[in-house]
Amino acid sequence: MGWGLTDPPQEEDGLALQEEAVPACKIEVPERLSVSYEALVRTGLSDRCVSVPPREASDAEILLVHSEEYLEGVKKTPHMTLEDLKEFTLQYGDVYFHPNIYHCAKLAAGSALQLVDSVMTGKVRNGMALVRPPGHHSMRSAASGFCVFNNVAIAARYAKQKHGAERVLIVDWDIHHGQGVQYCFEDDPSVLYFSWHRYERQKFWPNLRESDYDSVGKGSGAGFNVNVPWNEVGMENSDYLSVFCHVLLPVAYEFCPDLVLVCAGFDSAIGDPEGEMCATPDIFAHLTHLLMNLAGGKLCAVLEGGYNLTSLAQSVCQTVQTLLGDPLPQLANLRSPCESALESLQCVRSVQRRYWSILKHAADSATTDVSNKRIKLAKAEEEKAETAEDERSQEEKVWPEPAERLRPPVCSASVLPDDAACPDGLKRLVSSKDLGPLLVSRIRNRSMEDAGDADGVATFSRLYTLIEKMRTNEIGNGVALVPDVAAAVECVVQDLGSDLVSRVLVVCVGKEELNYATADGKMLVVQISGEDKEEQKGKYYIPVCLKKGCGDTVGFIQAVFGLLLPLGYEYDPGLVLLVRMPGSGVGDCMWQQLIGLLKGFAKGHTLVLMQTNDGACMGPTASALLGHPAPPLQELLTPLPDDGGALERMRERLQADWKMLQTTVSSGN
Ligand SMILES: CC(O)(O)CCCCCNCCCN
Ligand SMILES: [Zn+2]
Repeated sequence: MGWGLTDPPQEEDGLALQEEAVPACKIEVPERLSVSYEALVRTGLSDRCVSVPPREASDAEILLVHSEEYLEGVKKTPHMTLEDLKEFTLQYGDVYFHPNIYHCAKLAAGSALQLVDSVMTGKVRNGMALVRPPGHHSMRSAASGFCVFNNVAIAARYAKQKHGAERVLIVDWDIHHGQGVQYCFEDDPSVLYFSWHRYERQKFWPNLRESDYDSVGKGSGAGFNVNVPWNEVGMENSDYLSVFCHVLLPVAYEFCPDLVLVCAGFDSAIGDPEGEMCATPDIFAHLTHLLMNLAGGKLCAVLEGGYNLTSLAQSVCQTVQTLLGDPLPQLANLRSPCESALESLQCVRSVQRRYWSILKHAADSATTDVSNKRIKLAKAEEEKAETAEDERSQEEKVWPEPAERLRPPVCSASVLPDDAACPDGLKRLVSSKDLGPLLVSRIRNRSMEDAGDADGVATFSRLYTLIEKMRTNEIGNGVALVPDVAAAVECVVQDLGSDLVSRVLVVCVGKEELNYATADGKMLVVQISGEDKEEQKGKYYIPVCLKKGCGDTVGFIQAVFGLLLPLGYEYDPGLVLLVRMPGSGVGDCMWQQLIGLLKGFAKGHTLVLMQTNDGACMGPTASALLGHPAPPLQELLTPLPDDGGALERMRERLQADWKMLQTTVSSGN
């Protein structure tokens, strides 16, 4: 984790700054870095990081993005008189030049490059650069919005030129549109730029028409620019997660980047005076996590904005803690995405679907009358908002301190037949909690023939112990090899799981009759297989059929992001049971990606059940459970048209019950 603390201006700089002479920025202040870094120190997170030394970017590196004349101009600022400095500053928008900012801006850009070097050479897996001034607004020949050099744009070009990265994904979760990044790569198909931003139908800074969702890139870059405008303030965790699941992640997986750069601005968090959003700091734990299985885990987060010192420090800690692999916080009571977010979601998906096969079946854009009605509504809102505005600015936002995220003493455990080898890193569970006669008799009564004998019961008692130890967070996750996986599932969810956890998310890969009642909501079963199950067994049993079978990577990814993850976030389980049916046909890479992504639920408490004769994939399973990044999926092939359509139709049918599945404005209102 690289950080470039830049010193505040001192008297001895030879230029006593009379406050009244030079306007100073009130929100982009040095304390942003010091409170963030102090929080990392206080929480012990900085000790767990490798510290990457900052450095100044060279001229050549700055010229990867900026013009000579711009760089020459900025170079002169340290020696300018106050008058010249003011004049130089006034030619740009919302930026403050200080004699020391050229030095700071070179440190910010150079630190980002140091982080890219460390990640691309494998010295570290991922990291975060705590830098200022920020970068994503600065353009080839202009400073803008507190930004002088475009740190992340330079980092992307540098990663390609020096480290041979072919495709770079830039995710900009700052609440402002990084127009500088968009302009830099809008005709470049090797850099995919995704940005959400407060827009309010162009009423919010930088008030650009090209920040809207229909700016998709130009020429060969068409489709490689994805803008998600927020037309209202107050967006929450569910709005952010919906956009990740239904827009960014499917596209990012199809793009298959070699490196992920994050314009990590935290003014999109609650409490920020610029963003005025309501997403809580722990959302960044999940946004980071959802990106960490891309590019083999190579992720560089570079600080952009974030002006509420409390939510900034908390959000930085949430991000770094996820980069370190700690369990994720449970995101409780997610609501439905709001109407405005759904309208943006629908518009983005409808323009992007012609460029991304994974979005091919996205619904059409909001029909004109719907969007016209919404604009009328928005105008009405505006009148109301004027008054609300001053009320809102008075009310101080409050939010709970993010919950502790404790790393369990044992990361991963295994329950194996005695003759099976235990993969490195996994702790074999041998001690088995005495199940007591009642449970033993219930297990013996299972339809399974071999549960009756000793080792059948022994296996289940170890399973019980494993679930118990996950519940108490002594163990993070685990894998069990059992003789009959279908019976084991039944036993776990009926006998063992039910009294240990309140809600169990059962993810079943492969065909098998899973016949148990799921009506009461204590269990949500999502089964992904090649079997076409026409009947729908109610809200809590969701069979997803992939016509080409589970080996169809695109179909599988669509099912994971379009259905499984949104459902999982809404259901908020206490335990995830991932079942690999024999002969499922799912590929090892996809399997590892699935395990990695499912860690977002239940504080990472995932129990994998596999059939003893399926032990071949024990290696990839163990690797994913231990937190090693999943290898990138091969280039995603274009899906057979019917799969996507079927999934979209299923989503539409289910969204009445499951709000997080929505991607369109409800035509009703
Ligand atoms: C890195 C960053 O995106 O957070 C910078 C935001 C700059 C905001 C400028 N506000 C201008 C208000 C004009 N009336
Ligand atoms: Zn910002």
